[in-house]
Amino acid sequence: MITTIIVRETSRTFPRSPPFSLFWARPMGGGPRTFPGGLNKWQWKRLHEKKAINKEKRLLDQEKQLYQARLRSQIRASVSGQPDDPSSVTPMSPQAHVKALADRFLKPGAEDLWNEDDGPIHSPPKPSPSKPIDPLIDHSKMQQKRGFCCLRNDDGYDNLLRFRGNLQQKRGFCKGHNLMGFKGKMGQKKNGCPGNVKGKVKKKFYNKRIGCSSSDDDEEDYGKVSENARWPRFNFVGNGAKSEEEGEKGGIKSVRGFMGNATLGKYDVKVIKRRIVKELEEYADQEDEETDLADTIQEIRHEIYEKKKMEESEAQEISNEDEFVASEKRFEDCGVSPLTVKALTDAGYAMMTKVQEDTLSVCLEGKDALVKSRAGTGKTAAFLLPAIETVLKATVSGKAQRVPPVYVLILCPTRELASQIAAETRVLLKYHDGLDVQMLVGGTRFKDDLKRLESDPCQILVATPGRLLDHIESRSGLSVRLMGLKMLVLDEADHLLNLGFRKDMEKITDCLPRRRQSLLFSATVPKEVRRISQLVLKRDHALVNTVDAGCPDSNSKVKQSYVIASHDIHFQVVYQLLKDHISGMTDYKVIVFCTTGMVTSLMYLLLREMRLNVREIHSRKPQLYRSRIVEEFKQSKRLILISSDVSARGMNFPDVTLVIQVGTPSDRDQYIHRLGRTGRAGKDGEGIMVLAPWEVHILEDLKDLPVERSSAPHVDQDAKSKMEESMAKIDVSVKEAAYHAWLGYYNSLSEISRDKTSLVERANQFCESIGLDKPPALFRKTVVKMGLKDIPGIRIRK
Ligand SMILES: Nc1ncnc2c1ncn2[C@@H]1O[C@H](COP(=O)(O)OP(=O)(O)OP(=O)(O)O)[C@@H](O)[C@H]1O
Repeated sequence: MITTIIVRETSRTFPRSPPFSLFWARPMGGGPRTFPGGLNKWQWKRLHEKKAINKEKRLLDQEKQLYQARLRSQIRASVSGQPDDPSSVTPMSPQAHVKALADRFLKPGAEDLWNEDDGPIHSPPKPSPSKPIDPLIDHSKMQQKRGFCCLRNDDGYDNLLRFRGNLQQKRGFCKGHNLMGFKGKMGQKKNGCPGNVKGKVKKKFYNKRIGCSSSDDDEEDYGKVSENARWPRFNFVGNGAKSEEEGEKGGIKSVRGFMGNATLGKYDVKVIKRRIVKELEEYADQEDEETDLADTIQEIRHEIYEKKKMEESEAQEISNEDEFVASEKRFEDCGVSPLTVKALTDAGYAMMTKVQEDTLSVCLEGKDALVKSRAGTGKTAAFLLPAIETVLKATVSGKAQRVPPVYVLILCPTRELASQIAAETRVLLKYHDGLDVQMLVGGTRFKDDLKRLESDPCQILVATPGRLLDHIESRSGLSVRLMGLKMLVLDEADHLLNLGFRKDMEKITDCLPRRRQSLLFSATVPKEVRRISQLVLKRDHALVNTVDAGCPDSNSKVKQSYVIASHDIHFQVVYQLLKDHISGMTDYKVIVFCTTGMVTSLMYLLLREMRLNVREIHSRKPQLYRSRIVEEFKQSKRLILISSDVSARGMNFPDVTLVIQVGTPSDRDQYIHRLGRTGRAGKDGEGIMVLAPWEVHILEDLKDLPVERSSAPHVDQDAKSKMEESMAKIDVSVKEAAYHAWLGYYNSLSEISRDKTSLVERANQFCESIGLDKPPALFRKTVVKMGLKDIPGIRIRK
């Protein structure tokens, strides 16, 4: 071992010591410095720490034993009727006994352990000579009545807690209170306890113990502590005028006086709180059978349960309402420009919704944010307001540029949603001269986009990823304009970051400047999306979630149910559900979601044949038609929209009264978004899901949502035969296309496509139900792609 000798000058501090001293110093990274017993520094330290802990423990034990001994002596003295005076007691008074114990444990200086609150330093008053104490007190009886005065538990503390409970009752804290008011309902309002107390036997019993007011006819006084009752130290009976007497009579001493505050320490009433019902039950077992205490307990339990349930549902309702127009804040108080506020007022927005309030402050600070809020709670305005503020700021500070930059880019998954967002932006820009919004979506001519962008340069651009990427890749002027981008918004962010859009999103974000603010909005944010949100968001982004933990992601004002019916009668069930809804609702507005575009088309044709007022919307329809239907459905009442998932997300159709989902949704989030088309802006709504028995696996994913089972509606024979006739009128090509689409959809659901044979069997049943003689043949390529090559029942095109 290499060591170093250090020569240190010591003479300045210790004049009498030699001028120099030698130290063996540990070299850097060298061997151990040893302590007695060959211990190193850490071992030595740990050893001493351990010793200190043990010492502390020992002291505590001694204190505890001392305390128990003291209690025992006190009881012994009180039970035998001996005064607590050391001189007059044989063989030893409690006090003397305790002191002797203390001396034994802790001599010298045992007095130091005495806490003024704990011990009988002074002699307690002698019992009244007029009422001598009965020496024949049955200890076992005392112990039975624990909860009130038994002191026999192992550690002595348990009982103290109950007394503490009594004490607290007096003070109005009322935690352990219920034990006192035995045979009663909880809720002594005066003390802030739940319930009320009934039962005279127990009341009396209680009064004896804690010095209650004993006015028998005053129900409210049950469990109430007498104003006279005080808590003298080591006073066997309270000073309450009545309690002393009655306490003696009942053979049980009031034990209030035994406990001082300090002795209770952290062992507070909380423990009692948990035991209330159990204690009562124990007591019920022991007590006479005449009393119906057990029934009362059940009553109490039920009452508590009901009350809790009611409180929970009220709280949830409030939180849902809150989410829509809860905010006390007005837009003008939150940094929104006066011109925007004016436009908001015109649009009928007076107060902010919760998500708007929570988001605005974060966004105006310039932070990135991931925002989750239930469907229909005002997320669109929540991102448009900061977007407009960003544009205003950029236009004021920016220099005049030859090519005006796009300051805000809003991406969303569907054309209809893009159009809706652009429309709402225009509403908010109403009074902002010179600011404009443009839209880039598929289904329109590319050249028309270019012309519009050139003639009408905008600061805000709303786009679907596919068409935006076309523009970026075509090297149109848009790429240059996007270099000035200040804010990127993803509406329905979880969908955009999902596999279907991921590649496009990556390419788009690569072309955007890194120094920008990014905002992600959705009603659902699954974990995996949260992870890949890093693709867009900065590390230090804010997370705004207006859905309280443990609350469902769906709106509580929407009644949710499902019916299970054999797959071949789904069309009939839907027809009957619609009929029932229409008959009970004058201004009905219904959306029926189907699994695919072609099944949507088939459903539409069938219901139209059945003379219902229906419209259809799905991706196979031309864009102009889709836009027209959206506008019509927004404006109308008494209309049914048969839709694929193109209108499942974000679409704001006002006052939808019912949403029917036919067949299993692709996942839980899709269910929530479809359901979110009703019950928007704080309104009521209803959602029904129609499932085949083999589709119920989806219910497992929805188990945290309040979805209840209801019975399938009865379809009468007349309606059945009418539907068969109507089905027969529909073109075979539509049915065949529906079959292909149906098979493709269910084959994409892993839960169902696991068993390919069953899948094909079900598809063939579907064929029958739509009136096809035999399943249409599929291209070999399709069959291979679907993994159905060797599955019986599949027909392959020659
Ligand atoms: N502050 C407000 N005051 C009154 N109405 C509002 C307010 N904010 C939004 N709304 C209205 O609430 C409705 C729902 O708003 P919005 O479409 O923005 O909801 P969303 O949260 O984006 O829904 P989704 O999750 O389906 O996309 C709209 O009719 C909108 O006009």
